[in-house]
Amino acid sequence: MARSFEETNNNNHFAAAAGGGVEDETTLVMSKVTVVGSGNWGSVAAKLIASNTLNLDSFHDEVSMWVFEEMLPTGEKLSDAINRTNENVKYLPGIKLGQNVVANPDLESAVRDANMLVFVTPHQFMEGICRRLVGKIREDAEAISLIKGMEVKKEGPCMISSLITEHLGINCCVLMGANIANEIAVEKFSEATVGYRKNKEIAEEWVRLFNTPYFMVSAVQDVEGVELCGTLKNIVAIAAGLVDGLEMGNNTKAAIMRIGLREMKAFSKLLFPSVKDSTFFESCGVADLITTCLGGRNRKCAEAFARNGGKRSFDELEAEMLQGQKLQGVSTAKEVYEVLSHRGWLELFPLFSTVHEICIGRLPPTAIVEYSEHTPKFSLVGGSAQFF
Ligand SMILES: NC(=O)C1=CN([C@@H]2O[C@H](COP(=O)(O)OP(=O)(O)OC[C@H]3O[C@@H](n4cnc5c(N)ncnc54)[C@H](O)[C@@H]3O)[C@@H](O)[C@H]2O)C=CC1
Ligand SMILES: O=C(CO)COP(=O)(O)O
Repeated sequence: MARSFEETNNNNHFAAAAGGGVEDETTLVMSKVTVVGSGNWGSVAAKLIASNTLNLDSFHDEVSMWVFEEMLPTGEKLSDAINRTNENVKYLPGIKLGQNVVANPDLESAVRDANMLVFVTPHQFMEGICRRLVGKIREDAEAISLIKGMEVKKEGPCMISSLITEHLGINCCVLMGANIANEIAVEKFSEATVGYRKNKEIAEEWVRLFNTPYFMVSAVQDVEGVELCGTLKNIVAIAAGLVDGLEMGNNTKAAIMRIGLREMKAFSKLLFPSVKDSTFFESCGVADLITTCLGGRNRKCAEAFARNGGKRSFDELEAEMLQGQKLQGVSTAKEVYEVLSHRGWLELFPLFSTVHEICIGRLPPTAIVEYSEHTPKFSLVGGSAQFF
């Protein structure tokens, strides 16, 4: 039976600090975790974490999960349905989250007591969420972002971990990897990568929180590299889906993945020269690229887009095929395109730029395989750009 936050809080350092209680050698510094987000991956992340907080003494058992409230067709609120059934009936039906996961539709109260904040929403909502959280979180809070995506501001690109740090003034690690949520939900083995900036101990704490026998997590000191891998592979997954929809076969798809990986690496290093080559060989790099191009939502919708000859928009296909879940690749392609055109790099990244132009209808889906034949960009794809 899960201990409640109030019960466990009585013998930890927070209680001692607040009430002047006596701390002895056996008093544990216990961390309280809140998951901000409750979509497909958010719900699986809460399940993973909740299985560990029950077993690890340094964490409170209870895990809060902030839910963007919505009304179900039955007339019940999503958060009530999650707490009644212990399942996210909309975004992860059929999977028990663990009795110690508590859904909370009130963002402020969900984060109030937490010193470990796990952010996992579609990236387009994060700026608004950060604004709402200013002044509402604990000063000693640490964050981790599981969000694959970026923002582009007037000043240039901004990774989601930086957005969190800038708005909330807290350190933010990232966790990315070959992590199709539905597979992890049924406890099939996978790996993930934590990226951290300076503090290895914090990274190890995040590894402890997420690691399970079926979810093997390792840490690397390369927050930008890890986050850019997770973000950029979604553009390549759109390209892979287009190739599937055009029935081009496996060799073409492999070529698209190879070219995509080169562009991921080149773009990451141009933005952040500190990005390490070795990061691309972690789960967050080549492994995530492969799994998303084989089985992800971006791939699936892009396949349908190409089969329809580009006549049905990605928005329409997303709404119809994903039922509330969100695609990240189409908006990431747009955001990356803005960076490329602003910096005069469009010609250096033919795959990234072609994906965006197909998504907005400027080019037909077939351009994903034609561009290399009909434009001089091919030589760059082939490897003439010196930084590739
Ligand atoms: N699903 C997956 O297999 C994986 C997803 N990710 C990443 O995790 C992040 C979150 O994705 P998922 O958990 O899969 O979400 P999702 O795409 O399944 O669900 C969409 C979520 O957005 C919420 N939402 C809708 N409107 C909102 C608003 N205005 N404000 C705030 N929230 C709103 C919905 O309530 C729902 O929780 C994304 O960056 C994704 O790329 C990473 C690894 C695997
Ligand atoms: O990031 C993912 C797997 O690691 C999921 O990718 P999709 O959003 O394309 O499903």
